[in-house]
Amino acid sequence: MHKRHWDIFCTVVDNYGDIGVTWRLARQLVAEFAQPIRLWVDDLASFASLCPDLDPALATQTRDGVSICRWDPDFDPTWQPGALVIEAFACQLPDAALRAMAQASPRPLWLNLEYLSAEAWIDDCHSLPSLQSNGLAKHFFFPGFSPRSGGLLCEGSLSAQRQAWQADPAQRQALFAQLGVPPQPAHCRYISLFTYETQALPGLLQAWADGQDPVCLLVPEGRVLASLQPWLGQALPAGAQARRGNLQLVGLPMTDQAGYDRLLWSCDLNLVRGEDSFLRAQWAARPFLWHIYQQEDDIHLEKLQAFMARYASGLSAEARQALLDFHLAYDRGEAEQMAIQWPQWCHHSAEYLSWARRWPEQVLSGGDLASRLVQWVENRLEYGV
Ligand SMILES: Cc1cn([C@H]2C[C@H](O)[C@@H](COP(=O)(O)OP(=O)(O)O[C@H]3O[C@@H](C)[C@H](O)[C@@H](O)[C@H]3O)O2)c(=O)[nH]c1=O
Repeated sequence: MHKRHWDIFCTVVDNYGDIGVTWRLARQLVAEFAQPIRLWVDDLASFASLCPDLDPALATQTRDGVSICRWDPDFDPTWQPGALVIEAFACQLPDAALRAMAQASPRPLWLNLEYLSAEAWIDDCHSLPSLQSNGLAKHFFFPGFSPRSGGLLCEGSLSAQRQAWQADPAQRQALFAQLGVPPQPAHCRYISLFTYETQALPGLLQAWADGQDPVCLLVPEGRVLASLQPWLGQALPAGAQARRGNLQLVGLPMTDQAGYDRLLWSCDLNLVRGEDSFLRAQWAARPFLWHIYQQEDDIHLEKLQAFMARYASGLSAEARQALLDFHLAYDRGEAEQMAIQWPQWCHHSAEYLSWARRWPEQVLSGGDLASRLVQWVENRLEYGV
């Protein structure tokens, strides 16, 4: 049967998370559910950072089976909705779209895709409808870690791809060679760094430089360089290298999302941020540190603690406390704490790795986000529930 298309609307706010999540979701819906998708994006230039073969000058183009449409201020007045309209992260739909949705027959389902949170309250809000001024109900879809939430974005074949990569050390060696990483001692710890600016970073860099064991830090282009450069005393653009004590630093270009996954799979520790890199670090089955997106009144620290309460539940009490302290120090920007927290992290690193390998299977057992979303839509279209 011919499927009616879905529209996903995304405005790029100030980072890559909004487009990163919607682009990933769109591709998965096409690849695994044969769902025709139109992805509307207001900033194709930012999108091109994650999708290098995108042409920002084109009003419409198809990539990986997704129909990508430039969302211009004068939105297409002839647009007609399909079965579902997704507004990502509370972006404001064009008035013309709101009118067309109200006049369409049958009317489309409409949902707002919320930001990911590990907090318990989202379970009671997930999927709730709210009547809007155009007469349609908008539902709120909450991604999350619990069985009652909207689940977590993860492609069906990802775990097998990641396992095959990690089972073959030659893949990692080839990647590092391709990235221009100079040869390191066998016991070197490889760490990727893709966080926001933070005053904690110089303390951590110093701990790595002064540490007994070698560290190789791989830094994709991004905001964190503003915190790294003053300590380093030089810029670290893509392709550049520097050495301080036992710390080797390498600047990397941004790649597409698959390339970033391969970097995460290849490192012993990944420092990540936001929403999407945070999840990809979990699917890498390697230890990670989450630099959460900062919010007013330290709300982000509550969200961090809610996640840590879930994630660290499989760790010993000592390792759990050390991991929480490491996160809180980094997320609060406490540079002097890093000299204390880093040796603690190293002390528990084997336990962190062992738990990181078990976590994805456990947290995905109730189905991933795209599967839950498709089921949610089918239930409403078939039974109206
Ligand atoms: C380093 C790198 C990242 N990426 C991708 C991975 C992710 O999809 C994307 C980064 O997104 P995030 O990790 O979510 O971090 P972010 O900081 O870019 O996005 C954030 O934006 C804020 C506005 C939101 O409120 C946050 O919740 C969050 O989504 O960049 C690549 O594709 N290639 C790369 O080389």
